[in-house]
Amino acid sequence: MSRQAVSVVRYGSAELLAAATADRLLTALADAQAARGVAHLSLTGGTIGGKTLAAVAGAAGRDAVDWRRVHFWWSDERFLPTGDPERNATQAQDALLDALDLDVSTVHYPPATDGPDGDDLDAAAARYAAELLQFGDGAEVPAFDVLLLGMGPDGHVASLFPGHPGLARDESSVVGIRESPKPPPLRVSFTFGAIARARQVWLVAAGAEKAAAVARGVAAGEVSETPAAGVFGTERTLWLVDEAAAADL
Ligand SMILES: O=C(O)[C@H](O)[C@@H](O)[C@H](O)[C@H](O)COP(=O)(O)O
Repeated sequence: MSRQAVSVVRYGSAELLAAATADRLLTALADAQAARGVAHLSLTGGTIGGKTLAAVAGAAGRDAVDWRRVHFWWSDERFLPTGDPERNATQAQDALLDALDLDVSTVHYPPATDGPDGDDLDAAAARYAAELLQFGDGAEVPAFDVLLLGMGPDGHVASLFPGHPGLARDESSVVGIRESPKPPPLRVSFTFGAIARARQVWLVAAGAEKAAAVARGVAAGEVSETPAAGVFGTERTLWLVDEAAAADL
């Protein structure tokens, strides 16, 4: 994790933020495919993350990306049965993935409670880590071209919550989270180490309730208090925010 400079880009509303992030994402994925053939994209849950995916689905430039050569990952997932409407993967499918021509082998769904490990959260987290390792080109996880992160009002990203024991679990790329303060209580999450492999990390936040955490995150405050302050890409770290979320900057 390096304390490099971050950039902040502001938009007039949450809708503009989602539309602009969608366009930015299409460009980044097309550029990655031009440079390296395939692109690795890590998705996020959350409101603005979902709006961004819906904006991608409706974007004019959608076909600039060869979706069969995009590897989809999730930086966190709620540990629930496949297809549960609360799962981030289900929400991504409804907002975007169902509308795309995809190669299912490149959609790396996070573990679900009806998977091979059943409700064994730690085994499920280890299984996702093993899948990431397969695509890591010698590292634990791929160098994600874009890793999207929503942020909670408390400054959490993925399922890394302030003051939570999961924060310190950096021995693997994926950690099982128990007693999440945001429901549901069981989750799997990338660790800071996994996130730090991304070329570009984009933190996307909208709404006045996020303003204080945005300010602490941009100022690279204490990570145990504001986990968003501890995520950086190797090439770029961008905060994409609406005016309400930027109010305390
Ligand atoms: O599973 C989840 O809930 C998340 O992945 C979480 O990290 C989310 O992105 C933030 O809580 C922001 O969510 P909102 O945009 O809905 O506030």
